Amino acid sequence: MGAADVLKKGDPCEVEFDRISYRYPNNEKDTLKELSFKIKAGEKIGLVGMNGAGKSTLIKLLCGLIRPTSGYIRINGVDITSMERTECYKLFSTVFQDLHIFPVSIKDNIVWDGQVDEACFAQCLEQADLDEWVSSLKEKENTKLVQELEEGAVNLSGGQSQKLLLARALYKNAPILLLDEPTVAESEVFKKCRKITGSTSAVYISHRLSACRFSDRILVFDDGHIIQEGHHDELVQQKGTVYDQLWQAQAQYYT
Ligand SMILES: Nc1ncnc2c1ncn2[C@@H]1O[C@H](COP(=O)(O)OP(=O)(O)OP(=O)(O)O)[C@@H](O)[C@H]1O
Repeated sequence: MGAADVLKKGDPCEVEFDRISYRYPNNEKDTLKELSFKIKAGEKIGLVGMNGAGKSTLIKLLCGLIRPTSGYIRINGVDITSMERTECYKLFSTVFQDLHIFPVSIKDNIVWDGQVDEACFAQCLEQADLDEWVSSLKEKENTKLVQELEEGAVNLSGGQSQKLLLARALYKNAPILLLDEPTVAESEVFKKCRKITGSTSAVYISHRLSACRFSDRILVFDDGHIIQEGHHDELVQQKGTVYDQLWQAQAQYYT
């Protein structure tokens, strides 16, 4: 079964977690416990919660990097374990915490295979807010990256690296976008994503609630369970809850 089989059933993608549990090898307890929820096609979901609650594990399961211990993950009704991993990856654009910047040109870092669609490439640079910086470079998009490995290359700041990964994800234009804790200019990146992803389904992980408040729905995680869900405006009304506590703790940064 391939990505095309999933997509022909209807693009964009709907995701279903059906009683998913996951235990890391050699761990004594499950990291995710009987987790069930759905993401509607085109819906933007924010995942928040304390450290170690299981958010990154959920994202890794969703894109097929790890397989559930029990339960089913379905995309447009298709169980993802019936798909080849490489096929599964075609369904996702990802911006993950562990940055992957390669010692090749800016363009080659963003465009991975096939002919370059120049118009699309220019648009992605602009959407990721990299266009002005790239224009200012002598070699423009042909500038090599990673100074330590390439003579004459440039190094990116943390924020620029994040934006480059965003541009790569946008260029790939897969039906599901996953962002795991973009650290820099975070809420800006999130806001942009919300505008530009259109019919793309998206899952964002963030420790900063200011970023997630633009999601259609927020899932609050605690110890492998979803303990609250709703839009930011509803969740902040629920006084004394985990979301409220996280919000209060961070509110000083937003006012
Ligand atoms: N490779 C691994 N092997 C064993 N245990 C792991 C592994 N990765 C994560 N865990 C454990 O699974 C639990 C959930 O981790 P996970 O990274 O999914 O949480 P998180 O909510 O994303 O945390 P954070 O907000 O700190 O990034 C933690 O207790 C962690 O120690």
